Amino acid sequence: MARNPRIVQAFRAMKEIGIREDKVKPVLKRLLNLYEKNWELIESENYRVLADAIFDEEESKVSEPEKYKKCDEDEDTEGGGLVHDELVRRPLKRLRRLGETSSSHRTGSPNVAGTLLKKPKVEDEPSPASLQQKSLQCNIGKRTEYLPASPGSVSPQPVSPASVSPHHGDRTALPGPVLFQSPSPAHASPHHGGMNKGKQTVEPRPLAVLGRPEPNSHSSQMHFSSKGKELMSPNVTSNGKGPQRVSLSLHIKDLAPEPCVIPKKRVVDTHALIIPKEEPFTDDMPQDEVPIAVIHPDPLSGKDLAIREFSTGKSNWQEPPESLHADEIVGGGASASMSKRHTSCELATVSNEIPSRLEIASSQLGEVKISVSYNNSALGGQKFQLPSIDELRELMEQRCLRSYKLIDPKFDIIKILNDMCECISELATNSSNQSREGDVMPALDVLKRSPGRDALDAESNRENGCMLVRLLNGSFIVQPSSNGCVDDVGGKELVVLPQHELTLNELRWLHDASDITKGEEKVEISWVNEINKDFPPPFQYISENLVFQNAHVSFNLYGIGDESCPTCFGDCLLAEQPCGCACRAGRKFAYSSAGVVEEDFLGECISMTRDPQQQFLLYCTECPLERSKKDDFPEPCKGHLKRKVIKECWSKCGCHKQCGNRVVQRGLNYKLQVFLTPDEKGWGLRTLEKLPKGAFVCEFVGEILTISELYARNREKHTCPILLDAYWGLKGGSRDEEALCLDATCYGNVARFINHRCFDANLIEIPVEVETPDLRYYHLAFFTTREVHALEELTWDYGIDFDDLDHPVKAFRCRCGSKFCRNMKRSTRSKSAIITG
Ligand SMILES: C[S@@+](CC[C@H](N)C(=O)[O-])C[C@H]1O[C@@H](n2cnc3c(N)ncnc32)[C@H](O)[C@@H]1O
Repeated sequence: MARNPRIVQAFRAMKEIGIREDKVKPVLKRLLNLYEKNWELIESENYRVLADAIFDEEESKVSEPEKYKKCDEDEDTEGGGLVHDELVRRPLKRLRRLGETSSSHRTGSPNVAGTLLKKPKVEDEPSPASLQQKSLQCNIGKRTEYLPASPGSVSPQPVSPASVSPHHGDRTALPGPVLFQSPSPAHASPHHGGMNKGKQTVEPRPLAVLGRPEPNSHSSQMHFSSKGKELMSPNVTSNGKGPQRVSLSLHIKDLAPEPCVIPKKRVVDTHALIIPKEEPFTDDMPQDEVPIAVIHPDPLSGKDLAIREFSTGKSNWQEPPESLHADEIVGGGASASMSKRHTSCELATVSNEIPSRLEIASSQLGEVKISVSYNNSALGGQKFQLPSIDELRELMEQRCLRSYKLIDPKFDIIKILNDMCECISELATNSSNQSREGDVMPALDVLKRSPGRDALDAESNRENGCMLVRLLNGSFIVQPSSNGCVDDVGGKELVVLPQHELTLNELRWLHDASDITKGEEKVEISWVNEINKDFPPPFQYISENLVFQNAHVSFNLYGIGDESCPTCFGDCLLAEQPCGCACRAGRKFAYSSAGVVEEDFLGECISMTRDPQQQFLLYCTECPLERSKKDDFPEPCKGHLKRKVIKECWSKCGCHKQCGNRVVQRGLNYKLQVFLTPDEKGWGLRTLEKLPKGAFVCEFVGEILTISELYARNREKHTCPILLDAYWGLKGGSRDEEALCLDATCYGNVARFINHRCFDANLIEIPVEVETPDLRYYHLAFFTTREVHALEELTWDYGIDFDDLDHPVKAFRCRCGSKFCRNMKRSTRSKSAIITG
């Protein structure tokens, strides 16, 4: 199997600093585990975390005295071989320690863990020697250069004396991968060159400090390698005898040598310390260590230059300087008060021209903007300079990466904020008619706490459905509405659901929350979940049956016959003589003028279905159902219930569309709602209004397919099939292509949510012929068997024989709650093996 390129890259990076693959592997594995495969954390700062972790591992294997002994030996090593095992293996660790030593030495505050940088007092102006100590390193491709810290440079980190090598005395090294572009060699100062045939003395500092370069002034602060291509290390001994030690970044970054330009942006990137979930370097790295790049004010320029601090936990654009600890800034002086420290350090100097407001994001038309401003009075006299938008973006994204583990490469904090402006704009515009200022803010409040499903859950605890408003940015506002209808939404809480938090199915359901029919029906049907966070199962809503493949359904004009149809006129129900359609159904209309099924007709249907005495079963000589099961020994036909059929007028008739003999074809009329049942039956259908007895509720709609096609499908999916078997036994049996059924599993209408109830269900299914009187295909419509109250669940008797485990409906334990439940009593009632209509 091809190796993960990120692993390969990590190995390569470590190899470049002399760490063998076998050393890298276990540590990398551990880190990946620790960071939950968050590669960004490991890769940042040129694999600094990885390198440090390896050094830690190595170090833990070596006792302290041995370690120091080893270091001593290293110091004496002649030749400065680049690949010196222990030294090269531990650059960062060592660098940090050395920096700490120096810090301790300088500040006398060894226990202070802070690492932010401060500008030293003027009287602390370093001697040339100490300047050397604070020299900065510039890495240019394979060239290393050193910048002495400017007067505004850093005090290194303190460290416990125990961790300090006695031999490192006042020598410290650069820790992290500080990258500079090189100044031109012409600017290099011979004073600080330290070029001892490639072995240079580099003094310690804990973290990156960038001297703000002046075109001519910085040359005296730079150290160069004499050989442009030579790899230089901060830890090269001053006598030229010590080995070179390699800064991690040195090898990995490959910057083109260009005139000295300090890429501020780059520095921010490079130096932001990645604090992992569990800090693995606690032995020598304080938790609040915030090694960062600082651009120092140029003491010579006389300009007011603000310090820019970038830390993992703090940045002065976000928090007032009071939140910064002096020790973080200077690496010492822990006892001094913050303001005093700041004053004494003269770090943050802000010119009057520096803006106190930073615009961050804006809506497209600029009518809504997000900006940050600082409160000067709250700064206690401190001044600071707001960062650039790029700096802000980078730091925020790093922070998000650490805190929220957002690793989407397209993640863009500014885009999010821009989107927020768009949302405000949209909301404000939408609500302008109502001129209610408060309308926007609740939504924003919700935005803050908008984990989509929780928000939805909160909403779903309301009794009814919700209204969705799609925002420009692709998010949704879920607004609850009463009775599942899109009305009376004023004053209710808005919930913003970020689109990306939802699965496609959830997303689709959210679109459909107020109307799962997607406009396919005359009425809207909402769905609601008052129990948990589940969404309804995925399916495609269709309002009319569709032929799947082999089900031959012939919609012909022949059947009704010319002689009878002309009798249909206006509203057939009002005619003195029953029309030809009614004649086909027993010379009586099935519907009353009230639009419900006639009492007698309904009574007959109910008793034919429920009363075993009244049941009339037709048996096939060769049952297509049994045939489709493809058993070696097919069972004999179990019988098909003979049913009463309604014949509606239709397009070929001369009557009006509103004819009383056209009910089912006119579609849904009542307010229904899909809901999650509380009694573990899954989703169900209920009515939101009272229904009269005999009322048409809905048709069972699905794919029309042959029974053999149904069996050819994955049986596990058969939760919603229904046989159109009313005429199967008439001619001794149906051919395969004539034995039809409906499957609403993938394509269906609201009826797919109607649950089963044994015997006394409030719905009954009645075959309805509309366009095809060919006895193979008909509509199956549900009518109420009695008056049904608002919010009552709608049920029908699937006619399942729970003892027949061979039926195509996925077996379920009946929880209908009926006192006549067949599943409880293990009834031997003989009905069709699957749901029949
Ligand atoms: C046509 S679907 C009805 C809608 C289904 N409840 C859902 O969530 O999609 C049939 C399935 O609902 C469940 N079901 C229907 N009536 C039930 C009952 N009385 N007891 C338990 N489960 C039932 C069974 O899982 C059955 O396979």
